[in-house]
This record gives sequence, structure tokens and C-alpha cells, in this order.
Amino acid sequence: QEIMLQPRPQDMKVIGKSLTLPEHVQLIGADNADTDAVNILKDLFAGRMAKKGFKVIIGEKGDKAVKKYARLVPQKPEAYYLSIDDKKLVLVGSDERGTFYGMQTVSQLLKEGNLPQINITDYPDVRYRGVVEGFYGKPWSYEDRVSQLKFYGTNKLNTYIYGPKNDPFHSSPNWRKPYPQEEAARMAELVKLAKSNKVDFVWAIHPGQDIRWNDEDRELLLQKFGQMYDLGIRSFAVFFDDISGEGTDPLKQAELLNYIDNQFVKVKKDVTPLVMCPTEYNKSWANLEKGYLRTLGEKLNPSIQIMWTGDRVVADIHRDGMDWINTQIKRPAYIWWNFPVTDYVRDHLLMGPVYGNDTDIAQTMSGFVANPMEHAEASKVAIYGVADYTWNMEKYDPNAAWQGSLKAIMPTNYEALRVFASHNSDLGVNGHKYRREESVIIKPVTERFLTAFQSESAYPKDDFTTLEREFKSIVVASDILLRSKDNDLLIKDINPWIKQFGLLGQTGAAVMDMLRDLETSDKESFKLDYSLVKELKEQMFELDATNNINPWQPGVKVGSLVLVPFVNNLYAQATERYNKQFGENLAVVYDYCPHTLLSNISQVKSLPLQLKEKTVSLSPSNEVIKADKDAFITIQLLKATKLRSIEFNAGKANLLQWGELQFTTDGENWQALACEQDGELLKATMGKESVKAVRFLNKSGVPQEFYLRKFTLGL
Ligand SMILES: CC(=O)N[C@H]1c2[nH]c(C(=O)Nc3ccccc3)c[n+]2[C@H](CO)[C@@H](O)[C@@H]1O
Repeated sequence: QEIMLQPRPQDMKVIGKSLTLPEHVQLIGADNADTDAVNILKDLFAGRMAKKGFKVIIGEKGDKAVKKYARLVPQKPEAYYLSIDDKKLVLVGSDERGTFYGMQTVSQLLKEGNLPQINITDYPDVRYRGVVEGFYGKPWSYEDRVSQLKFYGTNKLNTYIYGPKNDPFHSSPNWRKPYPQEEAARMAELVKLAKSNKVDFVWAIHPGQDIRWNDEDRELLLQKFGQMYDLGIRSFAVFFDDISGEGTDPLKQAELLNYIDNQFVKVKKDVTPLVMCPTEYNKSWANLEKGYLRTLGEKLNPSIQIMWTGDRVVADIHRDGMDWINTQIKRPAYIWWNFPVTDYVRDHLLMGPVYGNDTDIAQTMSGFVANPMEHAEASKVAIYGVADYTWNMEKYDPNAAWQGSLKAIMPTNYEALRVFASHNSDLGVNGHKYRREESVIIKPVTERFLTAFQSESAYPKDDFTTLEREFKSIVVASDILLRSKDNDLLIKDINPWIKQFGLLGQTGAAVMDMLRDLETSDKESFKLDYSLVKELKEQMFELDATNNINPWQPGVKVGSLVLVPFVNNLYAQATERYNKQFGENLAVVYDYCPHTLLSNISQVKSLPLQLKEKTVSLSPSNEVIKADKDAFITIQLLKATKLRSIEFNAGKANLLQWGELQFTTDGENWQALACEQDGELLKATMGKESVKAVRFLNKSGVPQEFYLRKFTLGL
């Protein structure tokens, strides 16, 4: 059976049949070998230690115990040589981390009391590998970080950069202040845990927005680094991203960083190379004439690492982009990869595979850290992938890593998590124009099915079965995840999304039932299923409106790229088909809308309201609308809301001669809206009031005819 290790080793050969774990194990070299590695070893072989028995020889290059094997260890940082045969286990690290990582591999190899006979020569491709907690929004909790640091140790990631934008003591103006006692103590505990997992805890400071280029601030910054050093931190970063003003001066930035490097890093001697995030941290912002990057490249001490997000703020990393930036900064860039961060799409979860970065660029970068979601556990899917990608880049397999991550995060209910994650991986429309694949397997089935259904040809029955089965698997997956004990932190954190996912599964299953009712001409069942879908959509709307409230992207979106549009489309198409087949007039609703259309015009009253991206709009009608005197068309909102815009187009340039746009704040007293007419389009001037309803009224006292081209409220 193929041995799958995480991350994938550089070279592995099975050399014989599996061994049953020997009853007696004789440790050789443990006294000098890496303590953390020896602790793992002693845990694995607990109760089997003896003076004689199966030899376990462990140590780092230079240790006497492993001298005869030293030549087999690659001359690279964090490398190890591991050999297991029927007489002995030999583990030699090029350094302590290498031995530790070798023990992580032994832990994975030991399954149900058996060990394979195997030779492994292994080392990481990328020097600094891990995570930058660098997002806007709610910082990770202490519990989150404990779980993360252990996960990094297991997955051979060696870097955690602490830089949460919303930590007041990380950024302006309180970067100058020490952490309060309790927070400092928690930080010190995390630093200890990081150390025992061979993770560099890099504390980042973000001073640029208000830093003054003077001795006082320079000393205050060194003082803060000194306080963090006293908490046990031995790795430091200075971020100059997302700032404006004096702090963006590259010469001043370089002078400050060199000063820190010379007066702190080099003086302390046990501090790792300084890391900095530049203000121009992606190619789309680079101003070559100003020479910001060139200045940093020329002036910054060579040991200082310069971070880079790629061709854009959110981008996958490619060879040409790496060659470009490395020329500019005169050193290999240290990648800050803005994935799976969702602080700009907070209503979505990104739990799909890590893919899209070139796999022939390991030698072009000094580091690669991922900026995660505020959802720490859910971010482990991507972090696991980054661990595999940065350890052995050329052999990286996105899907294998993705499947492995799901098993690592939820070993028992892995299949339920796979269903959930497969439909929650795209970001939706966003300002960075960064998208991901989603629902990859079912996507072609939905497209083929909808095309067939729309063309009124018989849809493929096996596609019907596939879709029906997928929706049922979604309902089952949601139920299993909600009750799973595999990973309480994860289930608690993404609970609203799991519930929403279950509702989506029920909605999809009910739409498929509507199609079956059409097939069997079962009108009553169709109307029941139609109502069930309407009810489920209202529940999804309600869940979306009352969870994950935030000023940026509130709500809880699931399956937004493929499944939700498919279900909405099919619901509308099936209703249209029903109305045509049975001469009925059920509202053809695409997407649930909590707001209400009121009208005394029969042609208008059953038109659906659509709610899309914070805009409520009445579906336009192609027919001529006959409006008696005092006829009205009203959009009534669920609750009084300040509006961004009101637009009305009736296909008439003289509209204001007989009609009027009005609003009410209480649903009873109406006031005229000041409007400007641009051709046929009426645009209201917005006031400060919260509006309960807007209506168009025929106040001419005589019937009028017009077209309903647009009636839209911007929320
Ligand atoms: C280096 C970096 O990406 N910095 C921040 C950052 N900055 C931006 C910007 O888009 N910044 C920006 C855009 C336009 C104008 C000023 C700043 C995105 N991000 C990340 C993703 O949202 C965010 O997590 C991160 O803290």
C-alpha cells in the first residue's frame, strides 16, 4: 500500500516488509539529540525502553552516535536521513529541526503498531515556511494559536508571523506601548509552545502610519522589540503595508531597519534575520520612477528579508513575477501569499485546494507564508497545502494535499467535510478579482442539465439522479458536521455556514422534487414543493441576515459560484414550465427577497422583486402597462432603511408631468421625492431619512400608459 507522508518527502524507498513495533527498544544518542525530537520518540516507544533490543539511533550531524551515517544527510538546513530496517531505526538531522522533522515522519509511519522498512532522505525546498496572521478583522484567539502552532510542528512549517491588523499593540499608535501584563504572559506561553514545535514566532510591528523619523520613535521601537525579546521572541518583522504619509519614505524605512538590524538583531546574536513588508508590496503598485523598491534593494542590509504579495495584492505567484521582484530588491523575495484570507469577502469560507502558484520557483524565494482567514481551523485546509507545496514544490499535488488536509482536520467525518469544502471555495465577486474553482465535479452536470431543461428537451435521467444525490449528500454532510466531535473548534467557528449549507441541500432537493412533480403532472405536489422552496429560501435569507454581521461583507454565503445560481435558475424555470403546462400564475421567483411589492395595477402586482448585491429591483416588463388614475407601484422594505439610490424608468420622457415618485418613513405619510430626469430615467435625490417604502403614483387623474423598464432601490 502506497505510503503517503505530509509533506511529501524528497526521496523515499521502501526496503522491506513492515515491522511490528519491537517489544524492547534501545535508545542510542538520545542524550545529545534534539530534546523535542527525543520527547516524541519516547512517547512513541513508551513502555518499550530497554538496555537491549531494537536499536533506535538518533542525533544531529556531528553527534558521535550517528557519526557513521552523517554523510547520508543532505547538506541543507532542516534536512534528515531516516532509515528503518529489521535491526534498527536511524534518524540523523542536519540540525535540530531536521531531527525533529524526521521524528514527525516516524510518527506518521507508525501505524497500528507497525513500521515500514524504509529509507528517506528529506529536506525543505523553501527556507521560511508558514503563516502570517496578518489579516484585518477579529484576531485569532489564544486557543486558535495553540492549535495552529502544534499543527505547524506536525506539518514541518517553521514560521508563524504575528501581525494581526486589529491588535492595537501591533499597529499605530500603540505600537509604542508594552502589552498589558496578562496579554504579555499569554504571548510568552505561545512563544514557548512555538519553540517546542520548532516554529519561529515572528513578532511584527506596524508603525508606519504615525511613525516620526526621529530618535525618540526609533528608540521606542527598539524598546518594544526589547520587551518582546524578554517574552522569549527571537524573530522580528516590521510591516509598512497599507500606510500613507511620511512613513512611506523608502530611505527612512531602510535607515530604520538597518539601525534595528545593526543595534538589535546583530547585537543579540540569537535573533533570526529581520523581515519587512514594504509599502509597495506588489507589482501593480510599483512606481519604478520613484524607485521605492530599488532604494530598498540597494540600501537594506542584505540579511533583511523583503516580503512580496506578487503581481497584485491578491495573486498567485509566478516565475516571471519572482524574477522581476528579485531583480528590483537584489535578493530572493519572501512571499506573503494573500490566501486563504477573507477579510475582503467575510461572508465566504475558502476551503478549497491550494493551487495556482508555479512549482518551479522554490529557489527564487526565501520564504512563503500564507495570510489566513480569521477562521483559524478552517484555514488549516490551505495551510496544510502550503506546507506540502513549500516543502517539496515540484512534486506538489493540489488535490492530494487537499484530501490530506481534510483527513487531518476531521479524521472521522472526513467525507462530510469533503462535501462541505468542495462547495465552499470561491470568494464571490470581489475587489481584488481573485477567484477560485468551486463545485468542480458537479458543475458540468448542472450546466448540461439546465441547458437540457431550458431547451424543453428531456433532461438526462442520470444527471437528475446525480444532482438529487448531491443535494441529499449535502443535507447529510451538514447534519454530520453539526454533531461531529472531530474538531469542536472548527464546527463552532463555521457553524452558521454549515447550517446554511444544510438549507441549501434541502432547497436543491425540493427543486428536484418540483421537476419530478412536473414529470408526473402532480399539481398539488408541485405547489407544495414550490412553497417548501420558498420557505427554505426565506430561512436561508434569515440566516444570512442574522449571522456574521459586519460592516464589510455581512452574512453567510455557501455554494455561491455553482449551486446557488443553479438552484435559483432551476426553481424559476420549473415554475415557468408549471405555469405554462397548467395555465397557472405562480410567481416566478429567482432569489428570495424579504421586501414587498404592492400595486393596484393587475399587470404589475405579481411581478417578482429581486434582491441582488444590496439592490432591490422590480423585474422589468415588456408589455404596455395600463395605469388608471391613482394607480401606484410600491416597493415596501422589510424595515426602514437609508437608501443609496432610487431609480425609475417608465420609457417616457414626460413622466413627471403626470406621475410622481414618493417615499414614506412610516408606511402612511407620503412625501414627493426631488428627482432629476435623465432622458427616460428618473433619479431621486437622496435625503437623510430611513425609508420604509417608495412608490410611483399616477397623480394625473386620468389613465396613463407606460413601460416598466426599471424600478430599483439601492440599499
Ligand atoms: C500586505 C497585505 O496584504 N496587507 C494587507 C492588505 N492590504 C490590502 C489592500 O488591498 N490594501 C489597499 C488597497 C488599496 C489602497 C490601500 C490599501 C489587502 N490586504 C490583505 C487582504 O485583504 C490584508 O489581509 C493585509 O493585512
